[in-house]
Amino acid sequence: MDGVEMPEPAAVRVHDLVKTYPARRGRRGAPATPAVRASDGVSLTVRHGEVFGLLGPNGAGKTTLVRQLTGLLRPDSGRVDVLGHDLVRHPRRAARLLAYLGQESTALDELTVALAAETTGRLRGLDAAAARRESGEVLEELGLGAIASRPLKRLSGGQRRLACVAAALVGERPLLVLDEPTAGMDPVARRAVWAAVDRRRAERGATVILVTHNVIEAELVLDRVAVMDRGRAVACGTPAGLKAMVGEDVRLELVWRDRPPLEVPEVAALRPDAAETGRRWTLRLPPEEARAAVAAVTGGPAFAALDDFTLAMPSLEDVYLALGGHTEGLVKV
Ligand SMILES: Nc1ncnc2c1ncn2[C@@H]1O[C@H](COP(=O)(O)OP(=O)(O)OP(=O)(O)O)[C@@H](O)[C@H]1O
Repeated sequence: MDGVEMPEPAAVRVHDLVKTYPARRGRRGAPATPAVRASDGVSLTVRHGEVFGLLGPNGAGKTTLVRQLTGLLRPDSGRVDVLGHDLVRHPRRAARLLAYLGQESTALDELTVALAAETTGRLRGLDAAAARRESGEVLEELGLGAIASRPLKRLSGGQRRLACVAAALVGERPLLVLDEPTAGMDPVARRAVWAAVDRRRAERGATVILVTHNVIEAELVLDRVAVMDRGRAVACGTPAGLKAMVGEDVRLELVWRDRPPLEVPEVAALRPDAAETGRRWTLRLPPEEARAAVAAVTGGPAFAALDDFTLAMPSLEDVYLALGGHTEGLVKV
């Protein structure tokens, strides 16, 4: 975002990255697809030893960005520096510098959990004994010991994802790039992943770039976050700093039993400010106004029509909305 030299050393610098997927002609009656500028001049800096998040809805360009960061996709223009290496010019250096967990990893499907982890370790240059030892440790750390001898293709989606996280962590790299690492996982597995990520940062000084849809998780694990929208980083900062940007407004959600009682003047007066999704109204209001609105809908004749209401402090989702984004694709709970 800044383009300005930062005083502390940066682990990753991306400058003015542009990537357009070309248009394709439709074949055999299939519709043509237009060109997509998936990275539209992205610039950002990730510091050493921080957990840095990329947040944004489907299609915002997060995966396209991390694939360029990891040397897998060549940008049309712009710069990518990882730990002092120019990865646009030398994409093959990425394998030594970083561990990348993509959205889908079917390459390891035929292997058992233990062998997938060991093989990754071997590919990263560990000798057989070290690969076995590290793999055993990581499987233990992530609670995968009991299913170590099962092939990935016979596991549930969440278990397979966890096994892929384990493989990514063997044969340690200074930068971890994880694209939706906890997708499909239960809460126990998610917690194990976040603890493992945090341990690598705290004990080994690793830098972590994390793609996520999950706003709540993002607030808990990230030091800083870039909000992506339509191929650009539209804001970047700490979760608290970004929330401060949206000011003091609080979010009021009203869920009506059936239809909103518009015959009640206080309810009718709220409608112009409400974003409506089915029976739910979402309003962003200064604290005083929100309090008055709650009093009006819970105290008077509107109450009978009300199913539920919540009053919440600003979240990263509010930041995202305030920046003009859309809500689709953002996980709220
Ligand atoms: N191989 C491709 N060819 C053409 N267009 C693509 C390709 N991959 C992605 N796109 C388009 O580029 C844009 C950015 O996609 P990208 O996968 O980077 O988004 P994302 O933020 O990672 O989304 P998600 O959260 O759904 O994973 C989208 O409009 C998408 O349709």
